[in-house]
Amino acid sequence: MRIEESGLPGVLVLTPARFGDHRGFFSESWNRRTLEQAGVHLPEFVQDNHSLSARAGTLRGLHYQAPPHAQGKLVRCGRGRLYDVAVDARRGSAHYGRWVGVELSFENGRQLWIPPGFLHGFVTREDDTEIVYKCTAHYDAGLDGAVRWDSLGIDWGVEAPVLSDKDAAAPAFVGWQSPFEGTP
Ligand SMILES: Cc1cn([C@H]2C[C@H](O)[C@@H](COP(=O)(O)OP(=O)(O)O[C@H]3O[C@@H](C)C(=O)[C@@H](O)[C@H]3O)O2)c(=O)[nH]c1=O
Repeated sequence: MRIEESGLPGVLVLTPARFGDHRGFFSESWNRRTLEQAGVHLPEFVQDNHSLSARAGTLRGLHYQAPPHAQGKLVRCGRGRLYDVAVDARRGSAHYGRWVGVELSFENGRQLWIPPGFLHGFVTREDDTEIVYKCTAHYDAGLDGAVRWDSLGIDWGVEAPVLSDKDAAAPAFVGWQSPFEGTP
């Protein structure tokens, strides 16, 4: 397991070992004990999500779930290639409004840990890209929210992404009232 800083405090890049042989590879995609032995203590996960985006250039985000059911997410790519982005949205954080982006692919096996209090979004870089992620809180439709994808100066690498109606109508980051309190 390789553990790297992402450039944005709190957000980590984890790369589990892969054991390759003539059949392909084997990998422990999640192992709490391995991470804890390396000094990384993540909250309990209660829900796993999986989505498929049919077209390259599909953008989902920037999403959050408000307290008291804010979600931390451990994200990986099951098939294809995507650019995954986390934004620090904790009011009072020294890094409020700062973002980091990491390419996650089936090929590189990287995972991104995004703590509660961050916005999350991604754009797919290949057709038929699948994302798989573990969440630290159950989905609550009443606490679900979005911030406009193009309001933070993020270089997504696409000009006119495929968006949901909800994401196309999301408010801009400036003027948006973050529901997240300061740095834990
Ligand atoms: C997120 C979610 C959605 N749904 C339902 C609601 C809706 O009918 C349908 C599609 O939901 P959405 O359009 O919100 O799906 P999507 O745009 O893929 O939303 C996801 O985007 C990424 C970036 C995240 O970080 C996730 O937390 C989540 O917000 O699935 C659930 O039943 N459970 C869930 O946990």
